[in-house]
Amino acid sequence: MAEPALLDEQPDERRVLRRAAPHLRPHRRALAVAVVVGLADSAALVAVAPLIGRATDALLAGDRGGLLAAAAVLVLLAVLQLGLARAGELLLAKAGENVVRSLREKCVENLASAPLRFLESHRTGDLLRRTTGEVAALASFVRMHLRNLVSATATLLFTLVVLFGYSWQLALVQLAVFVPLTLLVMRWFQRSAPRAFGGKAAAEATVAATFTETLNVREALQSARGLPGWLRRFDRENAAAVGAARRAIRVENRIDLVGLIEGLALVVLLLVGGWSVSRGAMGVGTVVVFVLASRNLFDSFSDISQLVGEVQTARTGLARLLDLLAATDRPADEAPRKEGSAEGSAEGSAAELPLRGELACEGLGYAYRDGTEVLRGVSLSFPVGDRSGVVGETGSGKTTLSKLLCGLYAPDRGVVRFAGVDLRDIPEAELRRRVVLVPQEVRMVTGTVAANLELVHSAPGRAAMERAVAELGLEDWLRDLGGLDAEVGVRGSRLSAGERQIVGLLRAALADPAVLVLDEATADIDPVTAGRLEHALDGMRGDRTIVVVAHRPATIARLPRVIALDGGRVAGTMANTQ
Ligand SMILES: Nc1ncnc2c1ncn2[C@@H]1O[C@H](COP(=O)(O)OP(=O)(O)OP(=O)(O)O)[C@@H](O)[C@H]1O
Repeated sequence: MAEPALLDEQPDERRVLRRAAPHLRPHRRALAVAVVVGLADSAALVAVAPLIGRATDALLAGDRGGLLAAAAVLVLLAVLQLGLARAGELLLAKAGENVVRSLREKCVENLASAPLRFLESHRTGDLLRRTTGEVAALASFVRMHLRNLVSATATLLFTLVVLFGYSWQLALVQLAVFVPLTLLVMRWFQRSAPRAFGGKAAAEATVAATFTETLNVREALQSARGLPGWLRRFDRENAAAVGAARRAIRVENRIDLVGLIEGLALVVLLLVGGWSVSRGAMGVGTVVVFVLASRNLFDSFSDISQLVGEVQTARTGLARLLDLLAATDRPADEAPRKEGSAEGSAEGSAAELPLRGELACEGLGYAYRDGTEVLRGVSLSFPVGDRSGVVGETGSGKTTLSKLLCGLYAPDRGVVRFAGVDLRDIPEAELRRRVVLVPQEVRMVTGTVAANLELVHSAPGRAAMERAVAELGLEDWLRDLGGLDAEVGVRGSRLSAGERQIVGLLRAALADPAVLVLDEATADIDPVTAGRLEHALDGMRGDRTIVVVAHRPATIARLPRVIALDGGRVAGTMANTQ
């Protein structure tokens, strides 16, 4: 099966930062500056404890000069730290926001050019959630927590250096109480975190997907009274999402135990420190430094542990985003679109591809994910200027064939060629200038007719649009509609299925392809619109090859050649003599 890779509901979160590295590279300088400022801020904060220790010793020794000097440096340090903290926060937020912004742009870019089969294989809501929800979670992490994480980690490390510098014995005693117990708690958290947080994100994506589909099938739900059943499904999924969120909170709460361990470590410090001072083995200043620095140590540890949940959410979001980017990443647009085998390799090359040429397929075989072949050994050729219809019972493979002929799906077996070149060897942009599909259901954006015609690769101006309307004899239709600036409603809801196909035909005329494949709308089209569509097709230039997946007898009767499909095979080709 030439099926695209599917997204993972709970993608692997290991080495997620390393995998994100290519996306961070363009921002590495800004990130590095922000981190360096953050480190300086933490160093200034950590230096406060030794200074107060020194001031305490000076006070006890009656050294006025030493006390004043320490106080002056403390004031300077406080001002410096304030400035550094503010600058670090701004710089890191800016650099982080830029990373998130470029990730968001890449997602949209990748999804817009993702293979059709990839998009068809995923629920819209899931894709939406990854590109909006996960990106928003990342952005809020960057805005609110990234700076805390950096400064808490740096404070923790610098404090350890200070503690060991003053008394490695006391530092070891303290760490012996604090570290093993804290690590045990962290391990307990980590053991369940990826599953709990990944499960939460996946459950939320399912709710988002079902919600999107609720809007898509609104008519069916309202008119066919399917709403109660659908709502029950929604309730089930909603309950599962709430359950998953509760599990994630329970796992996150495990981190609170660190607070207890901190208290215990402080008690041990005071007992051992007091005992050392009473024996004269340690100055009071050193105990003061230890008590203050320990506060830094615990505070930063508690900050980090509070952030563990946020880090985990961001990590899950990043993994899901990278999964999407990896699945939709394609080589540069200019590179050949080769997917799968090079069977039937091209005799020509894309570089010298003519604008007009024969479209032909040979021995086409295709199966969807369930593995049942829906096309078997289909060989057909459509010479320049040919006008053919493809007919067959529902499910005989007509739509699938039309997508293969346009290179939207890659065949499992056989080959489709344009002017002798395998479609898989033709760069996407080049292929779209030559072969275009007008699907059964033409997708539209909310806005005007012109906004919908602008979606064409060549970004046509109004004059080109008006020429295309005239070429297809659609002036009356457009005038009745209200002209190029007529609003088409939300995603084209004000137009009938047939009228949306007219817009599809206009887009095709503007793209000016050599081959146009029209998958005729099966929805009931009123005779006037049907007539307009047929007239518009007739208006297409004579050297353009037109293949129509035909459902209406009137269309079939107008086409000189009709190809019949049956069970995924070509059952016969008939010439129309009328
Ligand atoms: N996305 C898909 N995933 C799995 N199976 C599919 C998919 N699309 C189509 N099929 C199956 O492939 C077969 C051929 O479908 P296709 O839409 O090509 O037929 P068709 O002749 O165009 O039908 P119709 O006239 O109803 O449009 C059918 O059995 C259909 O169920």
